[in-house]
Amino acid sequence: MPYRLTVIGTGYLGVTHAACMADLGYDVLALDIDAEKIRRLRNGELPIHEPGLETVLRRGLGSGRLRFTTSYEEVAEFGDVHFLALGTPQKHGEYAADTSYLDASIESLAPHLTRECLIVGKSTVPVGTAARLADKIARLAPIGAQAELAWNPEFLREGRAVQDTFAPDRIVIGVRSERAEKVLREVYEPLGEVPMVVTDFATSELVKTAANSFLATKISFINAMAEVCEAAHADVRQLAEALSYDDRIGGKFLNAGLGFGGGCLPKDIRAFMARAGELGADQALTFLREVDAINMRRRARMVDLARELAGGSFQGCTVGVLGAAFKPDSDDIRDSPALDVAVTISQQGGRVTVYDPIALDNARKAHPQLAYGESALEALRGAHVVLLLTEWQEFVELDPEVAGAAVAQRRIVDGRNALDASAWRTAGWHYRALGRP
Ligand SMILES: NC(=O)c1ccc[n+]([C@@H]2O[C@H](COP(=O)([O-])OP(=O)(O)OC[C@H]3O[C@@H](n4cnc5c(N)ncnc54)[C@H](O)[C@@H]3O)[C@@H](O)[C@H]2O)c1
Ligand SMILES: O=c1ccn([C@@H]2O[C@H](COP(=O)(O)OP(=O)(O)O[C@H]3O[C@H](CO)[C@@H](O)[C@H](O)[C@H]3O)[C@@H](O)[C@H]2O)c(=O)[nH]1
Repeated sequence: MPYRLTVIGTGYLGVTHAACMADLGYDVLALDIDAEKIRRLRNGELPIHEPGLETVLRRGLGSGRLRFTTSYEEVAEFGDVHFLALGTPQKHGEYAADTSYLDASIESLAPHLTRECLIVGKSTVPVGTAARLADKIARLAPIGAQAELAWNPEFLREGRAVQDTFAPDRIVIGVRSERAEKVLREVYEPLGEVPMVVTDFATSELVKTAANSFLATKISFINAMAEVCEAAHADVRQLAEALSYDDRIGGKFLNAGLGFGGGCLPKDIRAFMARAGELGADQALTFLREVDAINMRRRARMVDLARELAGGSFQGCTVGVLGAAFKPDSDDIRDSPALDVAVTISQQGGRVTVYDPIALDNARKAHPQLAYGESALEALRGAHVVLLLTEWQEFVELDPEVAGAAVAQRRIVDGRNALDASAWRTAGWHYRALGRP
């Protein structure tokens, strides 16, 4: 392989990228400042849940192509191409993204660079960040290092991160030189035929926030329809199905329910609005305020429906919550709609017991005040109301009779429109869902 790669930041994105690149045949050195994370990764232990990734990680470690470190000196010395996979979370109390982790990584890396290399940002950033970081690299890298920056936003989805890395829909690269384009084309060559858009820094940064804004808008569109369906006694699931047959609309991202959460869509649309404001283009994105508001209203509506089924108050009511992760097949609880609802109900006096097949440990750490069950049936035991908030397959396959034997009252709100309503009603459950009669 022509290049030695490094990946800086081994969170959800970085560890996936590092392990998959090693699987493609590259020698990869991945770095994190979290020494405990690096210790676990060296032992072949994945600190996150991501289907198929642990196998790829272990294959990389076994082949000797994948290594982990906490040393920036080692990374600077080793790599021809350095990928940046640092977090860009929402700033506390603001809409804007916190890009300081990227700055810190450049400050740690650049002074140690000694030879020609390409630094490739993969994080999701406010437009203008790449240009700013390129200046920073020019200031901090020793003369002769010939360190250049490129931007290469990542589009993988959690729960499908490995497939998305090996078979992306497209690759977008923002570059300032033919050399940078050539290097990145070669790096991604083992992926085979993938559409590649080669552009400038600003456009590459904007593609990413535009894509997430579009996805968020699509979800909020169908959830706005769900609100109208509720008022008109119509069925949003059938409405979405009918829309989906139109090729121009398509059926993906039209699942109405509790709305979007996670470490990406909510913070990315807010950061996009904040950045547009700084650029004097805030009017262009005022619709995203509505997208955000519709999304957050779904959580409030879920709590209202649960209270209605509880008889008007949560006092003395036991609520069984199925799901803690922001989506199935992930342990990620960042801005999880499920936990948001569980916490609100608990604050309003409900006795809440949560179960999730994978995200339980993360949920426990973040919300020790809630009770947790070790199985779905344990979370349902004695419940007056059951809430399905993350559509894990295990919950979709729950037998309504078996679940019915565990609860105090057969009442359920399907927050993800994932259950077979007629099967649950036949089993004597009072079944309600968001956006359906
Ligand atoms: N999670 C996803 O599915 C996904 C997909 C596409 C894009 N993104 C974007 O990728 C970026 C990373 O997201 P994530 O979910 O992987 O975040 P994360 O919080 O899971 O990972 C960030 C990692 O960086 C490490 N770190 C912090 N400061 C560091 C430093 N100075 N040097 C080295 N490591 C440091 C942290 O310890 C952590 O392991 C974000 O911009 C996000 O928006 C994420
Ligand atoms: O029809 C749908 C589809 C999704 N969701 C919810 O939307 C959220 C986000 O889901 P998804 O987009 O599948 O997960 P992420 O892993 O957050 O991926 C998004 O964010 C990543 C980080 O930027 C991008 O790389 C991906 O392309 C983009 O899909 C979750 O809470 C889902 O439950 C719905 O409510 N209805």
